[in-house]
Amino acid sequence: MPPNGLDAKTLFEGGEGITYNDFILLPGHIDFILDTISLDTNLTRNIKIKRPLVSSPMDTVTESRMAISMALLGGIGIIHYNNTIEDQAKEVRKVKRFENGFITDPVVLSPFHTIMDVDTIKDTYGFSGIPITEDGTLNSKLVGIVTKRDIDFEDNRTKPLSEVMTRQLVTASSGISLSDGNKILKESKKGKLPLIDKQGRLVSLMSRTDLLKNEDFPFSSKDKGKQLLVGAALSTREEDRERLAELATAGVDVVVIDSSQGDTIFQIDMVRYVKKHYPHIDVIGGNVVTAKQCKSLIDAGVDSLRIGMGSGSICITQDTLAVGRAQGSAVYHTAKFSREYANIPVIADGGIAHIGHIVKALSLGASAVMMGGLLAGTTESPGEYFYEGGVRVKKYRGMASHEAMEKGGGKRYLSVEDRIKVAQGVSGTVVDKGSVIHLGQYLMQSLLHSLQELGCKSVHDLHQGLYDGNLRFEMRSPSAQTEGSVHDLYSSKEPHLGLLRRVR
Ligand SMILES: NC(=O)C1=CN([C@@H]2O[C@H](COP(=O)(O)OP(=O)(O)OC[C@H]3O[C@@H](n4cnc5c(N)ncnc54)[C@H](O)[C@@H]3O)[C@@H](O)[C@H]2O)C=CC1
Ligand SMILES: O=c1[nH]c(=O)c2[nH+]cn([C@@H]3O[C@H](COP(=O)(O)O)[C@@H](O)[C@H]3O)c2[nH]1
Ligand SMILES: [K+]
Repeated sequence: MPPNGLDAKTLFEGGEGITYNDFILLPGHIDFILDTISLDTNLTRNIKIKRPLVSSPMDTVTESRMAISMALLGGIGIIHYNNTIEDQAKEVRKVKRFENGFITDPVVLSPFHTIMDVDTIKDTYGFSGIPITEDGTLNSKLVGIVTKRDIDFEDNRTKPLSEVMTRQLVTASSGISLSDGNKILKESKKGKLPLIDKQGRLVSLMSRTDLLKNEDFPFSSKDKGKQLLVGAALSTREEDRERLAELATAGVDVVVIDSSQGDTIFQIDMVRYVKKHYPHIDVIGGNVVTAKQCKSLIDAGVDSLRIGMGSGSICITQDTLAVGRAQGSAVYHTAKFSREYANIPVIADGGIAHIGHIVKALSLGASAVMMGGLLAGTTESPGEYFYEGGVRVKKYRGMASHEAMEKGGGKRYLSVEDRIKVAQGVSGTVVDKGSVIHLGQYLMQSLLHSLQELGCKSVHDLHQGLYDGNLRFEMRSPSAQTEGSVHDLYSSKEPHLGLLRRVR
């Protein structure tokens, strides 16, 4: 038989930097159906997840809403640290407290608030069914509820809520199951169902409008106590030991030590510190792109590695500092070394610009992919939508962009001597992609199809093929890349324009 492409060793060990677009995977033999494919993978030495998806610790990508969605999908979100310790811990807590179908941090008012306060909430959040507690906070005694019907025809908007709220309430006890709660909501025909503890204090809320949205998430990532998994980022500064303590108290499952160049004495010290004082929390070190860097961090005790330097969509590190590595080569070399040296998984971070890049990252040995730009611009990413040239967009920016550094109080890049800030990232916009739940499901369905085309039944199989030479690769000439994309049409509709970074 003539040679069927190249094995990875031949392709990647020739000394040239190779990126995802430079190569293509050759198809395998299919003798199984899509449903039998498993996407189970190791995020870290100890944490297994069912979908290889991770969202970047960036302030325009991951706060609690994104992290909740990522965990529901079967991946995990890493809460960024461009905020106060309290804010970051609060975001972690929101994920750990999340219960599908229950609103665990509802907006609450007191009887002394006025109708105007409800109007403001309606304008900001879009809802007006608000539980009223004695002192206007959660975990205080529930005394009423205000809904649209109570206030619609009131001319005097300064009236206190005590005069308009409904006091006859249908409630349920806080330990109730989702299906029982849904049943009560349907039967009572009410818009909201407050859940209270034995003392009558408000614990959470169910909403009728969520009834249809209460999807089942069979792959969701959970801890032993059945709470969603969540990660958080840390810097290598000494003062972040305090941050770590708060994150641990909030229940964080894994921390990412967030640096562009992970092989530093600062990071090694931090890894050792986390492992010594919080052995139950897994540590993802990085970023690294060479085997030598991996060795330093594995020797220090990391449970997983984050791979990528300068490959991110907003990164200018390679241009600015002339250091980094083409992402395909980075993933291949680090994954191979880490597996042989200590069986440590690696996460391919940055440069996932298209759906196909996910399978390419995994095919080079990554156990999961981390994404910033692809997930930015979804409903669940932080920030508001706005219009740019008639297109609905959200802001997306590098964590080392001038803008992000300023927001973070200049804690990075600004040692006492550092009077000049050198940005390593830019600030820009990405198009509205709708809900990350739908986007994530689409990405994962497409990954299942990819694996089937390759004849692989699991991520494990894919890695097996990579290292035993059964997985076959081929370089693509520039014209092969053109041929592989849409070409020579008078016009075309992008099926998923929203997935693209640039509107072409
Ligand atoms: N993946 C990538 O390609 C890149 C990512 N980024 C992102 O930008 C953000 C900032 O990254 P970095 O600039 O690497 O931040 P960093 O805080 O790790 O490093 C900034 C500077 O502070 C120094 N430093 C760190 N810890 C120290 C300590 N304990 N004592 C004294 N000096 C210390 C470092 O050596 C470096 O000069 C991160 O979110 C990172 O993920 C930035 C550039 C590239
Ligand atoms: O050179 C950089 N300057 C920055 O300001 C910056 N901010 C984030 N990152 C890294 O980029 C990853 C996200 O990349 P994508 O948008 O391609 O998914 C992220 O996960 C990070 O690894 C940065 N890199
Ligand atoms: K880049």
